[in-house]
Order: sequence, then structure tokens, then C-alpha cells
Amino acid sequence: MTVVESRIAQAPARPQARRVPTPPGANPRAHAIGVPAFVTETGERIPDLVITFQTWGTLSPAADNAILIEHALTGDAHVVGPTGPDQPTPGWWPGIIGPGAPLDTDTSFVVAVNAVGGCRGTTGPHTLAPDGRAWGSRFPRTTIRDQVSAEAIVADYLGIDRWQLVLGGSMGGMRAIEWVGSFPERTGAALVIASTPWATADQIAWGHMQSVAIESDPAWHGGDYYATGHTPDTGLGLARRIAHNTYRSAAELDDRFGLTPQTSHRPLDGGQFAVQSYLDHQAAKLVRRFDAGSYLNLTRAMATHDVTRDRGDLADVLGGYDGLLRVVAVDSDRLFPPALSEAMVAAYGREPLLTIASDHGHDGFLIEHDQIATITADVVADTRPLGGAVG
Ligand SMILES: CC(=O)SCCNC(=O)CCNC(=O)[C@H](O)C(C)(C)COP(=O)(O)OP(=O)(O)OC[C@H]1O[C@@H](n2cnc3c(N)ncnc32)[C@H](O)[C@@H]1OP(=O)(O)O
Ligand SMILES: N[C@@H](CCO)C(=O)O
Repeated sequence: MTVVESRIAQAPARPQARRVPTPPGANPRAHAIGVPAFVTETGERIPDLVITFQTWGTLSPAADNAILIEHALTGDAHVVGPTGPDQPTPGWWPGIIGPGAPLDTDTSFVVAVNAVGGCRGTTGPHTLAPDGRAWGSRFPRTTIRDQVSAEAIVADYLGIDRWQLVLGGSMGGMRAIEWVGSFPERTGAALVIASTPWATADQIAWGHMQSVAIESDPAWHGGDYYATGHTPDTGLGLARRIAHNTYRSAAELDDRFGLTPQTSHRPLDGGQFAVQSYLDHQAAKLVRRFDAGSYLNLTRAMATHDVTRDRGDLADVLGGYDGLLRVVAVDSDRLFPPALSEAMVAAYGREPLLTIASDHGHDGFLIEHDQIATITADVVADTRPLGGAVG
């Protein structure tokens, strides 16, 4: 019996979720549910799992207009919208959701779920465990499949049997393709952007460097730093510098920064290059808004992503999928090179690869708003439920 089969045998029904009240004045689109016991892919148990998510628009009476939008590594369920007391970041895909937008709230019901193991409200390493201490190093190693299992609980709770569309980029694309692998009958269509069917050795290697950077910070404290009064900012900042370089193209960095010094203090005399200052800035920005324990957990989840695990080969997973699979690559992406997208296209065999033209590399999926908007509007139009408008 495989790990997955034994997990299904042990937990035949997905646990019932209950609503968790949100504080007065919180974003009215933000919701939370609690699950008494969540069993991970590797069989570990997370008691009292809280899953937080946001919704836009209205679910149709037939529940056939629901779209799930998946965030990437350091994104969250706040896909669009302003910052606020409970929301430190502005939306990461501005303009994608709203009346008349590609995800049109006049006709669609849009859901975004904060990933299990992250730090935006869904239970993660920073959350208090039942003994009143932060989970820290005791938090299970969760997977992309676990993130998708948690999202299936949200779908059950909302009364959504089948998504019209699941879409996302990068780690969000891993979740979108994993929906096809885990719940093909519940996934009407998937739009997988700048992503991959499995982690490559190159991606695992880059992630490993980032993990070691965090673990090498003395403030990391073996992952149990939450009550020490210190956070591993140096390690997390170094991890972001390493990662950010893989998110952008070499040509873009050279074009933007070249040999430019940051100040009149020349690099030759010990001053900084502009590109060094840029990476330092990116590191400082992330340290202000993200938890190192979650960063490590999600990085490991991405490293173990493999939509074919215990399922045969990619053609076995995607060849018989009867929904629509549309795959999009960024032409300058050095971290998720287009060949990985082509592998999904070939295994599915019924749609061409779409390409985003961008100088920015992997982050092109967050930056090329016009191209993303067109691709998203097209896939929504191609999967529109016959029932049409919201009642
Ligand atoms: C905008 C947000 O913070 S979204 C927050 C949520 N984040 C997510 O969900 C993750 C996804 N988002 C991202 O990864 C990023 O926001 C992206 C990829 C979409 C865009 O990246 P950005 O960092 O906005 O763009 P870019 O690479 O051009 O960097 C611009 C920043 O670098 C700074 N910068 C540029 N050159 C230098 C330099 N030589 N030295 C120091 N800083 C520099 C700019 O001043 C600007 O700073 P700011 O963001 O504080 O205004
Ligand atoms: N900039 C993206 C890269 C990962 O896809 C993020 O921070 O989530």
C-alpha cells in the first residue's frame, strides 16, 4: 500500500470544517474555518488546523461558477485589494479580480486560500500548537498535496463540488496541476503558469541553499525561535537574495544595473554595486513581511512537489484528464524553464503551450499584467458554465 493509499484508508472522509469567527473590522472578504484533525500526506496529524481564505463575487445556485486562484511562495490569499490592519501586503495580481476584470465578479465566484504551512492565517510553524507553544520545529513537513487537500476542505465547506477553473503561477501552478492529479473530477479546468509537474534537481538545489541560509542563522534556534525574542532575519534575508536572483533574468539584471555603483563610494574602493543594494532591498522587504519557519516549510513543500508520485507517469496523470489544461511558460524563466511546461503540454496532448514574453524571468508571471489578463480572460471564456449569470 502506498503512503497515499494508506492515508486514504486511515482518513476515508475529509474532515468536517467549522467556521472560525474573524475579528470585528477584519476584511469582510476574509474567512477562516477550523478542521479538528488534518492528516498530512505522510500521515502526520495536525489537530485544530485553521484554514484562512478570501472570496470575491457570488456563488451561483448551481455552484458552477467557482474559480480558485492559487498564490506563489510568498504571496497570500490577498490577490487584490489594499493593505489594512490585518493585511500587510497589497495584492499581487492587481486588476485580475473585480467587476469586468478577467476574473469577473459579476459572473464568477473567486476563492483564494492561504497555504498550509504559510504565515497568513492558515496554520503554520508560527501558530500555537495545542500545548500553547508555537509549533516551530514540530510542525510537520507538509506538501503541495497537503495544500490542495486543505483547499478541498474549503471547497466542501463552500459547497463547491467542481471548480470551473483552478489557476496559479509558480508554487500556485504546482497547486493547480496537483488539483488535476488529486481531484481531476473536481477540476473543470486548470491554468498552470510558470510552473512544473515536479521539482527539478536545479530547483531543489536553489531551495536547499535558501534552507541552509535560514538554518545557519544562530537565531533560527533549530526552528524554535518564536518565544526567544529573536528572529532569523539574516538567514531569511540571505535566502531571499539567493531566491530573488533566480526569479529574475541575468539579462534584465545586467540591463537594469550593469556595473553601476550604488553611491559615489566606488565598488573598487569598497562601495556597493547597485545590484547588491537591490538584492539587499528585496531581502529587507521580505524579512518585514514573512516568517522564516513558513519560508522553510513552503520551500520544502515545493522541493517534494511531484504530481506523478504514486500515480504512474505524467501521461497517466494528464493524458486521461477530461477537463481543460492550459499551460503557460515565461520565455526568460531560468528557474522554471519552458521545457517543464512543454512536458505537461505533451502529456495532456490537446492544447498548445502558451508563452509570456518577458525580460523579467520567472517573476514575469507577476509582472506582465496585460498578458496574464488576456490569458486568464480567455480561459474563463472557454470554461464559462452554461448556467451563465449569478442569480
Ligand atoms: C509589491 C509587494 O510587495 S506585493 C507583496 C506580496 N508579494 C507577493 O505576493 C509575492 C509576489 N510579489 C513579488 O515577488 C514582487 O512584488 C514582484 C515580483 C511582483 C515585483 O517586484 P518588485 O520588487 O516590486 O519590483 P522590482 O524588482 O522592480 O523592485 C523594485 C524595488 O526595488 C527597489 N530598488 C531598485 N533598485 C534599487 C537599488 N539599486 N537599491 C535598492 N533598492 C532598489 C525599488 O526602489 C523598489 O522598491 P519598493 O518595492 O520598496 O518600492
Ligand atoms: N516573487 C515570487 C516568486 C516565487 O514564485 C514570490 O515571492 O512568491
